[in-house]
Amino acid sequence: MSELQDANSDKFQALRLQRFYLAQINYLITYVVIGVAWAAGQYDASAWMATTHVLLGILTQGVFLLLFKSGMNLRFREPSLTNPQIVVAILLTTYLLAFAGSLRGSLVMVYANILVFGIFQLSRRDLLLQAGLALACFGGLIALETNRTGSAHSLTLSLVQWFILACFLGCLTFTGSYIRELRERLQQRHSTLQAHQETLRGMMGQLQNLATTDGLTGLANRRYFIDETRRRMTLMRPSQQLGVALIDLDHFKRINDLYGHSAGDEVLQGFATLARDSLRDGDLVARFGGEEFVILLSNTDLGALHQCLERIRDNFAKVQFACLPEGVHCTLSAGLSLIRQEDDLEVCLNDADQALYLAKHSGRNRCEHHVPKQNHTDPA
Ligand SMILES: Nc1nc2c(ncn2[C@@H]2O[C@H](COP(=O)(O)OP(=O)(O)OP(=O)(O)O)[C@@H](O)[C@H]2O)c(=O)[nH]1
Repeated sequence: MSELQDANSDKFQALRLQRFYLAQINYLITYVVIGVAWAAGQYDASAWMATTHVLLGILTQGVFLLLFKSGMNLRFREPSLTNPQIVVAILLTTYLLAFAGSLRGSLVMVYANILVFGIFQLSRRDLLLQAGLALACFGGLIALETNRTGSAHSLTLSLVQWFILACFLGCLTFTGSYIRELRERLQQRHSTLQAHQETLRGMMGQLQNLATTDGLTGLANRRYFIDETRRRMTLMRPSQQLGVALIDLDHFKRINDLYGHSAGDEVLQGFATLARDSLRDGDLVARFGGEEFVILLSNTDLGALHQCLERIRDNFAKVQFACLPEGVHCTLSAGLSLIRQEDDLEVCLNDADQALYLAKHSGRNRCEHHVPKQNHTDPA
């Protein structure tokens, strides 16, 4: 069972216990009513009979509590045990009414109170069955009593009470099933909304992906690179440096012109794979546009940056692409620069671009780094 299912099961079990405790308040009130009726001389039996009623209540409710606490209720088709709880409550109420004497008329509505507990849980059929059980119990009580006393007057009164009870229980059953249907419809809507929300979340993710990824190579795009580099600059310590390398494939136009655009695409994808495989987890490679790429190395210095780019340049120059004739290789040029916490990213990228320009003009297939202005000598 998954964690989510476990959590749901715990949640529902807690709700069932909550409902059970709520029902116990009603039982408590009933015990008080029995006590008061007995004290007022309105209970038609001995104190022992009144006590048995309370004991029966405590005993049956103890069994239910045990079932809930041990989790044994989960083995039943209806783990809330609503039906058996209502049946027990109806039987105990009938037992109480049997000795309620002249208080019976006012206590008969306890049946309705019991059925209220089933409104959210029971189907219309079950509610009708429970209402039928209550009416049958009360009817049986009337029959027994009439048989015992033979009083026509009390029979008429009891039948009127039965009729009133039947009207209210019928009404309660239909109102209850209406409320239940409403609740089910709301739950359905809630589930549909949740499904829509999931779809939207997925679409948002896809959009985010589209907005930050280059479609051809699967690398991050320029926008993502700039945002991510800015984010990393805010996180770096003053002593740390980031290394940035602008990479441009050499004479790439010729590849397209001589071997076709799809061959060019394949070379771009090949470079992306090679670059990705050559970098560490914390490094970043992005397609800057066209046949231009950019690499960001975290926590580095010029020596390590140079070494990394030389390795990539060297490996790329050795790749034999399937789309190119045997012996035809591609090369790249790269311009390198370092980024410190206080630097302006635009300026650093411009420095790398100037170094790339230098690499192109020094013969291509090479890596050049930016030289700060005071030491800078124009290669031209
Ligand atoms: N196949 C393919 N070609 C592209 C893509 N994006 C840009 N290009 C091509 O890349 C070529 C870039 O050419 P140039 O900017 O002249 O540069 P180059 O030929 O690489 O020459 P240098 O950079 O000076 O070495 C152009 O022909 C573009 O059409 C792409 O997604 N796929």
